[in-house]
Amino acid sequence: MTDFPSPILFDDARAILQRVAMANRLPVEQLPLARCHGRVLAQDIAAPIALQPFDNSAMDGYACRHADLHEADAVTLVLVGEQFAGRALDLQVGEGECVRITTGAPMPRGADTVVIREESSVDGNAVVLRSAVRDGANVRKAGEDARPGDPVLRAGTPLNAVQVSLAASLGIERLPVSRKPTVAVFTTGDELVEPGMPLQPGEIYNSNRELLMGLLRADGLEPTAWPTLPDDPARIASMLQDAASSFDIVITCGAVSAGEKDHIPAMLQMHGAVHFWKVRMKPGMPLLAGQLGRAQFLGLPGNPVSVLATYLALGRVLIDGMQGRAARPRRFARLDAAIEKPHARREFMRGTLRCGDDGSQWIAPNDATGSHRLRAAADADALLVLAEGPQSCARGDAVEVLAY
Ligand SMILES: Nc1nc2c(c(=O)[nH]1)N[C@H]1C(S)=C(S)[C@@H](COP(=O)(O)OP(=O)(O)OC[C@H]3O[C@@H](n4cnc5c(N)ncnc54)[C@H](O)[C@@H]3O)O[C@H]1N2
Ligand code: MOO
Repeated sequence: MTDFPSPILFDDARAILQRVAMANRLPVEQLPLARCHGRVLAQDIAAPIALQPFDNSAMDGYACRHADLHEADAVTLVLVGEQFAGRALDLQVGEGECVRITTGAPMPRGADTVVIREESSVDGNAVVLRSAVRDGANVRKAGEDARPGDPVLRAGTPLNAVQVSLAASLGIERLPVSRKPTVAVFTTGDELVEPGMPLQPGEIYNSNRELLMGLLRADGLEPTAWPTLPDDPARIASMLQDAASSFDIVITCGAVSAGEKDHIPAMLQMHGAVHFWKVRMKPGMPLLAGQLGRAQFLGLPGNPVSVLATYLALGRVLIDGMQGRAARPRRFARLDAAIEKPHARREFMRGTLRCGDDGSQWIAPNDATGSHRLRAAADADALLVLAEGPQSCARGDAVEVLAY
């Protein structure tokens, strides 16, 4: 590695991180459903039973034989029993008979149709059903939603509430999910002061810690913030190696560019391994990736918007990949204004999403391009991606967006 390596292509950086993630997949654990929300499913799941498990009524009413109903006229049937949701009573409906039934109750043998209660009147054991319904009306068939053996959940899915509840409906108690990576977060720089403390000339408040911690938490992780690293190579090396011995991922921000105090690339080269340093992206060009001890290492550039762009565009590739998460669906929006991009790097511009009258997504690009301009990023809600090479984008062109 030279002091000033030439940047690699964004797609190459992504491919390297995907490879590293695949080689460092986190172990799978069998967790009770209550702890599976947000976890990435590690194996395909097949339905162990049918959904619905048995034919049952979709409505409160009367289970009967469709053959006994008349298109035009009301019919009078004999009430022979009651079946509520719960244990099946093994009732039988014969010709001219019906059974009172509630929603979710198993269908009695012989019955194929349910007439809702609102379409009935009852006098003792005589039930008058007024409505002509189709054969099989208001009956939920066994296996309608899933048959035993059907693949119902795919490995790589970050489990949402609906998917976890589907597992519950199938009687599954635990799911195989990837362990979440533990992440140590470092900020670096002698100029940094924590909010609440007075600022001396030349100092700034540490904003990247809250930025990174928030981005990681929004992705379901429980990162640990370490004390800010001073611009001192020995302290940097010892604290980072310390963290690398007990965390899956170590993320720093700052001290990866070309200055005298940018000690992190040399530290990683000396004590670990560098996968790449510098990517053809704007902002975020000095991004560093490698391995330190047992930990995967990401050295994000210090400028706040560079932290945002490198995390959303590449940091997540490593974090998702180590959990075996399937690629996130890409999102696109139409540009609300024309953009001229003269330079060669892939650019991540700030923009604000809105929904057009026809329901299509639009993004208004923000003029602020400086990677120090955090306020412009806070005013926006997404990064929009402009491809490598000079680009002339017209209003209405579709661009990929990374919402935050
Ligand atoms: N000669 C060159 N200079 C620079 C280059 C270059 O290629 N050649 N790259 C520029 C680019 S692009 C970026 S991005 C920055 C990245 O620099 P570092 O990663 O070394 O970061 P620092 O110098 O430590 O900090 C940059 C900037 O960000 C502020 N910062 C840092 N940490 C925080 C924090 N936790 N909270 C808020 N702000 C933070 C820091 O004060 C600096 O202003 O390098 C360019 N220079
Ligand atoms: O890449 Mo730097 O991240 O442009 O500011």
